[in-house]
Amino acid sequence: MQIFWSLRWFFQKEWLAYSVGIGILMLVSALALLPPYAAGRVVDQIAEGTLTVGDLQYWAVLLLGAGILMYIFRYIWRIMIFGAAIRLAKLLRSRLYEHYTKMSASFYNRRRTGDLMAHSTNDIKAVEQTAGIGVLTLVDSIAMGGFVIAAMAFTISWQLTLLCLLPMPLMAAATSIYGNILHHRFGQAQAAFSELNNKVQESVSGIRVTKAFGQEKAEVAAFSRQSDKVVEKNENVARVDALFEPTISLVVGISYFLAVFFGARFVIAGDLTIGELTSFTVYLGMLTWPMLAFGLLFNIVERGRASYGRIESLLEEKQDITDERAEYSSIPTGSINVVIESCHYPEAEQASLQDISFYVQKGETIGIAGRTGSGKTTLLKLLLREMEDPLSRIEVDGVSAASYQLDSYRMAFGYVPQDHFLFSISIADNIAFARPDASFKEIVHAAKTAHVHEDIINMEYGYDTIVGERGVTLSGGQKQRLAIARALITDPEILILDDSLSAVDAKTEESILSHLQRERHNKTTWIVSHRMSAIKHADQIVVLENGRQIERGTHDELMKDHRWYADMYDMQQLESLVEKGGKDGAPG
Ligand SMILES: Nc1ncnc2c1ncn2[C@@H]1O[C@H](COP(=O)(O)OP(=O)(O)OP(=O)(O)O)[C@@H](O)[C@H]1O
Repeated sequence: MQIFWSLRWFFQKEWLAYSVGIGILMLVSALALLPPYAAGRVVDQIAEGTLTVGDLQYWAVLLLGAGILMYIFRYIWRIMIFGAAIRLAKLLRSRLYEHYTKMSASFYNRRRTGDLMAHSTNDIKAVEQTAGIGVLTLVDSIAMGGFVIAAMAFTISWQLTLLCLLPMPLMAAATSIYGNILHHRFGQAQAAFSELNNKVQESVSGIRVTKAFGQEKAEVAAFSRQSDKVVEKNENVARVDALFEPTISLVVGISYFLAVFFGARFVIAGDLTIGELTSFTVYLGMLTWPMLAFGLLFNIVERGRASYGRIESLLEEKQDITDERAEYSSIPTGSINVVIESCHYPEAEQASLQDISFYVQKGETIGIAGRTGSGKTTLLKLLLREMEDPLSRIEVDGVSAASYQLDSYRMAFGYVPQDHFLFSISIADNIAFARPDASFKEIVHAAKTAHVHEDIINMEYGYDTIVGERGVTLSGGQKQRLAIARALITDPEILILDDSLSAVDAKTEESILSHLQRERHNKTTWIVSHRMSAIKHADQIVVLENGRQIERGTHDELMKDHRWYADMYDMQQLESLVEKGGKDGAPG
C-alpha cells in the first residue's frame, strides 16, 4: 500500500474528486445492504403469514428507489475516480516528456529508446490503474466488506458472523504470498516488454541494413524469441493472478458451508429466524466482491509500485547541464573564445580533446578539419553545451557559455547535425520546425539558400509533401539540404554545419557555401568537414588530430605549411580531377 503514500501529492491535488468519489462509493456500498435486508424481512413475513400487498408495494418502491440512486451514484464515482486517474496519467506523461526534452546526449546514450517508450506507456498505465481501479478496490474491499460484516454481525448474529469469518486469515495469508510472487514476476514481465520495445525500435530503424545483409529471417527469429519471452513472463504473471479468484471462491464456499451448517442449527434453536438466515447468506454472497477486490488490489498495487518506482527513478535523474550558473537571459551574438585544457567523456579514461585554443570573431567563418575520431564532434558538443568539462572554457561575447540561460544560449545556434532527422510532417513544416510562425516566403527563401527549392517544387505535392519517418522518401543529399534550410530559417547568430554537405556534389556544395557567404556576411558560421573544399574559403581553419589542435590558419597559410591539411587538400583535388577526367562528374 506504500504506493498510495507515494501518490499522496496527487490525492492532495485532486482531493475534491477523490473525496466526492470515495464518499459516493461508500454510499453505494451502504445502499447495497438494503436488498438482502428486504429479502429477509419478506421471507419472515411470509413464514409468519403477515405479508400484505401493501408491504410488498412498500419494499418494491424502496428497492426501486435504491436501485435508481445506485445507478446514478455509480456513474458519478466512476467519473470522479477514474477521471482523476486519467489526469494523473496525463500529468506523469507530460512530466516524463518534459524531462526527456531536458536530458542531454549522455542520458540517451545510457538509456535505450525502447525502455523510455515502455516507461511512457505501460508504466504510466499501471500507475493510472492504481489511482483508479486501485482506489476503487481499496475502498470497496474496506467499506463494502466492512458494511456487510457489520450488517451480518449487528443486525443478525455476531456468533454466526465470527464462525463464517474463520477462513478469512487463510485468504489474507494466501493473497499476501501471491502478492509477493506477483511483484517479482511483474517486474520480469515489464523488463521483457521493454526489451521487446527496444527490439521493435531497432528493427524498424535498421530495416534497410537488415534487408541489405539479407538478415530478415534471423531478425524475425530474434523478434519471435523476444516475443515468446514476453508471453512466457506474462503467463507467469497470469498463473499467479489466476490463483486469486479460486482461492477467494474457496474461502467464500467454506464460509457458505459454515453459514448453512451453523445457521440452520441457530434457526432450529430459535436464535435466528428463517428470514435472518436468508439475509445472512445473501450478505455472505456479497462478501465475494470485496474479497475479490482485495485480491485485485494486491495485483494492481504491486504493478503500480513497480511502475511508479521506475518512473520516479527516471524523473530523479539529474540533468547534466543546468542553468545553475546562469546570469544572462540574452541571446549571445558574436565572438567565441575556445580554451580547452582537456575534455573527458564521463566514462572515458582518455581525454577526447586537449590543448586547444582559438578565437572566432563575430561574422567569421571557421572550418574544422581532422580525421574521424579526432574530436570535431566533441568540440561542437562543448560549444552547444551538450556536455561540460571544468577544464574546458568556451566564452561567448567575453563571458563563459555557462553564464547564459540554456534556452537563450541555444537560440543563438542553428545546428545541422551529421545525422539529420526529419519529422513525419510536410517539407514546409520541417523547414519551419524551429520557427513555426515563418511565412511561406521565408521558408522558400531558406530552401533556395540551401539549394533544395528546385527539388521540392519538382515533387508532386511540393512543399506540402509529407516526409516519411527519417525522411525515407528523400535522397541523402535532399535530406541534408532540408536540414540546412531548417537551420537557416531562424537566421541564427551562429550556424554550425557538422559535416552537413557530405552527400551533395561539389558544385552544389560550392553554390550553397556562396549563398551562405552572401546571406550571412555578418554572422558566424562553423563548418566541420571531411572535404577540404568545404572549408577552403573559411577565415580560419583549425585542424585536429587525436584531440589536439595541430594546425591553425587560413587556407593559404596551411597550404604553405605542407602538413596534414595541405596533403589532404592536394589528395582530394587529385581525386576530383581523376573523377572529372573519367566522367566529367564531381567528387564526393
Ligand atoms: N559518448 C562518448 N563516450 C566516450 N568517448 C567518446 C564518446 N563520443 C566520442 N568519444 C571519443 O572521443 C573521441 C573524439 O570523437 P568525436 O566524435 O568527437 O570525433 P570526430 O572527429 O567528430 O569523428 P567523426 O569525424 O568520425 O565524426 C574519439 O576517440 C571517440 O572515441
